[in-house]
Amino acid sequence: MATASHALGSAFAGFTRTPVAAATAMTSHYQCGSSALMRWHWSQGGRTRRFSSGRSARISMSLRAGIVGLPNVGKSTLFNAIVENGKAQAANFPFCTINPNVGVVAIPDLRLHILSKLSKSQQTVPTSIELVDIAGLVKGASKGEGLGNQFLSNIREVDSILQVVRCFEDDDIVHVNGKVDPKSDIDVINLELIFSDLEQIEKRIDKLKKSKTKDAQVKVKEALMDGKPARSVDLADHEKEAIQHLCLLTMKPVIYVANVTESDLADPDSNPHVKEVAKVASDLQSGIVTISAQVEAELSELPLEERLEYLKSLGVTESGLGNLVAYDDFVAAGSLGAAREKGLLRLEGKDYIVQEGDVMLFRFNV
Ligand SMILES: Nc1ncnc2c1ncn2[C@@H]1O[C@H](COP(=O)(O)OP(=O)(O)OP(=O)(O)O)[C@@H](O)[C@H]1O
Ligand SMILES: [Mg+2]
Repeated sequence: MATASHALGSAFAGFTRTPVAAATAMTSHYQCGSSALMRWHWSQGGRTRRFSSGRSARISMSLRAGIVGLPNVGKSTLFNAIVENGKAQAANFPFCTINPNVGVVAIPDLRLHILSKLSKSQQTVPTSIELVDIAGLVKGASKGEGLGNQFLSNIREVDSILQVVRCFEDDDIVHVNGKVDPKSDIDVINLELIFSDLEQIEKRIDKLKKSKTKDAQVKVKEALMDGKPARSVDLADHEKEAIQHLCLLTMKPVIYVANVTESDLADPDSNPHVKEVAKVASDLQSGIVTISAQVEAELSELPLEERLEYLKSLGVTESGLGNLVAYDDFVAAGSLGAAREKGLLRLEGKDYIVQEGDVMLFRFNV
């Protein structure tokens, strides 16, 4: 569980609201540096505003992670294991899931709990992740095979991808390609995402025919033609911006979920399928989490903290103006006032890149 929590990371560990007109937000590490992943909505009186407050304000911050993979590999089982009261239909036949299942998961963080105590917060809101269990994908999906394009548009809407890879042998559970072969399964998925992106980028290049500003598109197209994901291309900030609106599937960060059998849990590395997934993940600079979705689903009666510890979100934030102090300094100082006295507070502008463990104080009018 701890492995997964590290791999998934989090944009915001959450935040606490103090009795005065201020909120303290704490960040955790994030991996995706390009897309705007954070959404802060405070709904009040039917209106949704960014950074507003009020006694009855309802606060939500969530990233979207899509559970992706071949049919019948354990995606819905994993979804049910993670999402409280998850009721996705999980059964032994391909294309069991057609419409995506969506669930929200809170991410507890001990550090946020400590901050809340130090700040004597009225309200503490851990960050959350929105999980989307997406229909299975087969070879040719980008050309409409299986559930095809419908499935791909579901992936386009998520911020990051959890790719479930079957690593368990079980003759009773149908494998759409007849045998358990993680490398081939991963290749099928990745190729379909690449084909879909290639179509997008070619359309864009056609539109930009006369313009000189298509360097980024051409660079990405070359990588895709080479079978590499868009995220592997080294792009300058302005180039990233030029293709951001395309929401390329292979630009999204991926974590591979090696789904093993119960008996492999004690020593998953002895499973050769897991080794294969680990090799691919390392070649593609992606994370890997080894779990048994089946066991996790059965364990989902555990207390919330234990169940959800292994899940955290990915992302970046567009922070506004804030007073910043590193988490360790804040905790060592004992309070925000003490941290200020010790000269640990700084004022940062909107260009500041938020660091792991930063504690931010936002002020606003009420
Ligand atoms: N680790 C595991 N060990 C053994 N069986 C498993 C494991 N994980 C999932 N299963 C079984 O595999 C079958 C398929 O699971 P599930 O319905 O979650 O797959 P899926 O990927 O969501 O499929 P679809 O794409 O058709 O929606 C179920 O019978 C489930 O119990
Ligand atoms: Mg399913």
